[in-house]
Amino acid sequence: MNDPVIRLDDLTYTYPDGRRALESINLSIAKGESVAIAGANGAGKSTLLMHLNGIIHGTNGAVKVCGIPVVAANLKTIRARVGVVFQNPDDQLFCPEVFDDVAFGPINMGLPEGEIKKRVGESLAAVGLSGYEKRSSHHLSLGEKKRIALASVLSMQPEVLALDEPSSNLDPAAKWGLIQLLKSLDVTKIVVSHDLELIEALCPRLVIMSKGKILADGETCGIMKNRELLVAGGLAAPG
Ligand SMILES: Nc1ncnc2c1ncn2[C@@H]1O[C@H](COP(=O)(O)OP(=O)(O)OP(=O)(O)O)[C@@H](O)[C@H]1O
Repeated sequence: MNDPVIRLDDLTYTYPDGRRALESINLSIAKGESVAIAGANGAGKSTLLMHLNGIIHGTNGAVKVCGIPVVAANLKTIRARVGVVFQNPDDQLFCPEVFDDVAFGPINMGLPEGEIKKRVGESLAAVGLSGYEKRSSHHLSLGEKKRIALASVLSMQPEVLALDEPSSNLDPAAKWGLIQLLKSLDVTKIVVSHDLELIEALCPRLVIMSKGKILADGETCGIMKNRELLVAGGLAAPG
């Protein structure tokens, strides 16, 4: 295994109201891996993702990206490397026009205007929404918004792409388009999903979380044969 791109050491997180969402998580992800994270509702998956680019910080333990600690002083560097696409695109899109949402990251990175325009065009093309630049982000369908949210992260050309439920609300054609797009990207991928088809098509490694802990971490094809783990991971109905 290469040096980890993502490393969580004994990570514990308790929300301000006292709810413990993560407990002693240890996880290493190597450059180029595509790793799915599954688990029943409330297992802690979104909380884990939010640690990867420092939206929240562990109560205990450490998170490192390419060996760099995810702490306040390093957030600019970390956020240029790790792009997180939230489950709800309304948490990500806040500009009047699509162009501004997709350009926001590159502008923050201080890129020249020509490069910003190029990246916006390429990112919209990658998600199949060329020509949407002047549309209002808030007057799009949910599936379109999800793809714009992905474009707004792709435009930063991150080394690590962390996606929370990327296929929810996509129609079958859009979902397979997304899978093909994600497969074509030469980045490390961490995908929170309950979608068996997406996980099998995209992620050779599967981590199952339960009640803030890692219950299983292994080859997707092996875990897919273990019904007990699939139920625990919210990937199969009990009974
Ligand atoms: N802002 C918050 N304040 C307090 N508790 C929270 C907060 N956000 C989440 N939690 C709690 O933390 C735990 C983990 O939540 P999280 O959203 O990480 O789960 P999840 O695995 O992503 O769930 P889902 O599949 O439903 O999206 C849950 O018990 C949840 O109720």
